[in-house]
Amino acid sequence: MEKPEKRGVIDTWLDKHHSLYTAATRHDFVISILDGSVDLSSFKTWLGQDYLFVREFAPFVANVLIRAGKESGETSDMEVVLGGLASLNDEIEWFKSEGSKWGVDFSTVVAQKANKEYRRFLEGLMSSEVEYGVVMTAFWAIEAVYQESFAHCLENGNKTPGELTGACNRWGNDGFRQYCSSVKNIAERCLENASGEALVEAEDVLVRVLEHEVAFWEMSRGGQ
Ligand SMILES: Cc1ncc(CNC=O)c(N)n1
Repeated sequence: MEKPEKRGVIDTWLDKHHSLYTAATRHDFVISILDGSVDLSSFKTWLGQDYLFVREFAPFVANVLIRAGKESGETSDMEVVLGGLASLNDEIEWFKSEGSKWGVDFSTVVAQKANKEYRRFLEGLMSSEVEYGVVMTAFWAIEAVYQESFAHCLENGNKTPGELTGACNRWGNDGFRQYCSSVKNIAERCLENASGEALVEAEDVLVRVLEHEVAFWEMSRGGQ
């Protein structure tokens, strides 16, 4: 349960887009992990596709780091983002060991449509035209969907298969939850005094992140 914080504009958007947020954070694929019915070929598809995604996400986070360093009045912004970037280094290593554990040869994995479209979206967010507060909102949403999804698989009464708890722990652990909360606070702070136009843009990217995450889970469930 999130600690009760001062409700910001992001919380009002999550209420407004509740069904989409639920579709992203309680997707059938995630529920299938939680109830132990997950189809291993779907899990392997997700593993390979997410490995490719994270390799594209890292440069995006590097861009967020640059923006935080240059544009934020708060020195801690850069440090929060740097923490996230550092964890991606361990994350890529984790994917490689998990890939060999499941016999997934990443060198043969090709990005599927939903992955390519998500990458193109990330590339668009790396343009200097996109306001810092808008970028931080997208960054938070991307991280928060995984945090909410995988933390759910670790809740009491879960039937998550033992060999998948490592994946769930990666994003479901309390440290990642606190990191996501820090990123959310940065985004909310930026949005507090954002222009009307920036607010419209930030809400739009939030919705689009959620749509890309749903499509990403759908792609994974397709199996192969
Ligand atoms: C598709 C997708 N969305 C969010 C994340 C979480 N961020 C970094 O790991 C992820 N790994 N993959």
